[in-house]
Amino acid sequence: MDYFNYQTDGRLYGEGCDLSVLAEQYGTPLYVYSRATLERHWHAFDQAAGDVAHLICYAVKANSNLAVLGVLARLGSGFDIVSKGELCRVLAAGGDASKVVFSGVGKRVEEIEFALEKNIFCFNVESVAELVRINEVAGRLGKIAPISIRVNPDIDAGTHPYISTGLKENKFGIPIEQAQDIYAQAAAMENLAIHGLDCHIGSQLTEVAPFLEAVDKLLVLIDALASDGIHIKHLDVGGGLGVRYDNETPPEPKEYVQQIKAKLQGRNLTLVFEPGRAIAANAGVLLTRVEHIKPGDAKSFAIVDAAMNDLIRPALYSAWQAIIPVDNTLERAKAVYDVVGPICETGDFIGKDRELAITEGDLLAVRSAGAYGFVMASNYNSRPRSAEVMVDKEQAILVREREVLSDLWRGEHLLPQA
Ligand SMILES: Cc1ncc(COP(=O)(O)O)c(C=O)c1O
Ligand SMILES: N[C@@H](CCCC[NH3+])C(=O)O
Repeated sequence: MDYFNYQTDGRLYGEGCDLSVLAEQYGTPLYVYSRATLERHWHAFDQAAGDVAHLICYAVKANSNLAVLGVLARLGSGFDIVSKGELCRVLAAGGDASKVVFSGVGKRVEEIEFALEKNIFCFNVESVAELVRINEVAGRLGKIAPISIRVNPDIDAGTHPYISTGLKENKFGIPIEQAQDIYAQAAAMENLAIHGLDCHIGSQLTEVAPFLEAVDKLLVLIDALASDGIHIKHLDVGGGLGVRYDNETPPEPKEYVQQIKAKLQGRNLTLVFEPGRAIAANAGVLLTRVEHIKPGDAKSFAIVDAAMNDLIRPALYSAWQAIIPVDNTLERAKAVYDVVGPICETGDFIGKDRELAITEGDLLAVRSAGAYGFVMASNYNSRPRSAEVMVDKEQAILVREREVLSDLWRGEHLLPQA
């Protein structure tokens, strides 16, 4: 259950808020997030981890709106970040730096300095070059940097090739065969403290088995490191748990966490999770209005006011997301449409071959848009980015204003007159 449901008046609500009213009030396209859903998903991970030492580090990249981060920070969440920008957002939202893990293959010197100054929980290091850099920066600042090495366990997560990360051919992490040697190199660096071991094998995984396979490999490595005198205090299993967009049947967070937990019995290891999508995706919808209906022989199109610049997942990964009417009581003829945006790209679609009963002016909701939605939005075709609203029971709060046209050229300059 995700708190976006039709109520007895036949209209779609987000918690206690009528989405058609929000669309009138704030305009479309409009992202709407549900606080209760975010909280419920976060608690699902936290409660399943239970009394085992753990940290739920929400992956900020999935949805970095300050209100989203603030809701999770108030629950005591940690955060997985990949840039100084994300760390600044976490801090601005009241998050605790001591619960932050810093992932990513290309951390810049300035970003490492900032994270060290803020005393983050751990750097997830993805190469020897990065170890050397962090050691050097920490030495210069008179700090000891807590590190984990992200290993690439070479596991096929069975997910879309653009979002698999744990295979040898992916750019992420250190090949597991080299990890023992690289940990020894890290141990010899003066300004590093080895705290953990990290992996992240991909996104939108719909089975537990690949995660368990990865954990098995990591535990073998942890034992090998212990015999080298390197004691790992935490195991970070990354994110990647999938959600239901269509007819997928991913495990519930509870099952996923419990199965991983079971592997760690008898070990004194803190478990770190970095869920992004599983917390945010089904906590959001994108509202869009039908601009035109364009019937055709080969295809009919519903041209809506949201486009690939607002939600790029369908264009980028051929991702499928449900598209449903906001008012279910309207009597319309049914037809099959490609739901497309106004952008000048053939790839600009939100959904293909969807049976819908709609006409011009009707409001649609694209489901599961809370993760990798607004955060991946752009201004392509000089389209201002949409507003974001958070619903909290009967209350709706504007948590990001719609961009205005002058935002589009902010920071741009004409050449001086000749
Ligand atoms: C290092 C890392 N952690 C966590 C995540 C979050 O992944 P997901 O949204 O699939 O849970 C990602 C993105 O895939 C990632 O790259
Ligand atoms: N952006 C992707 C997921 C990438 C995960 C980030 N490491 C998506 O929409 O599915």
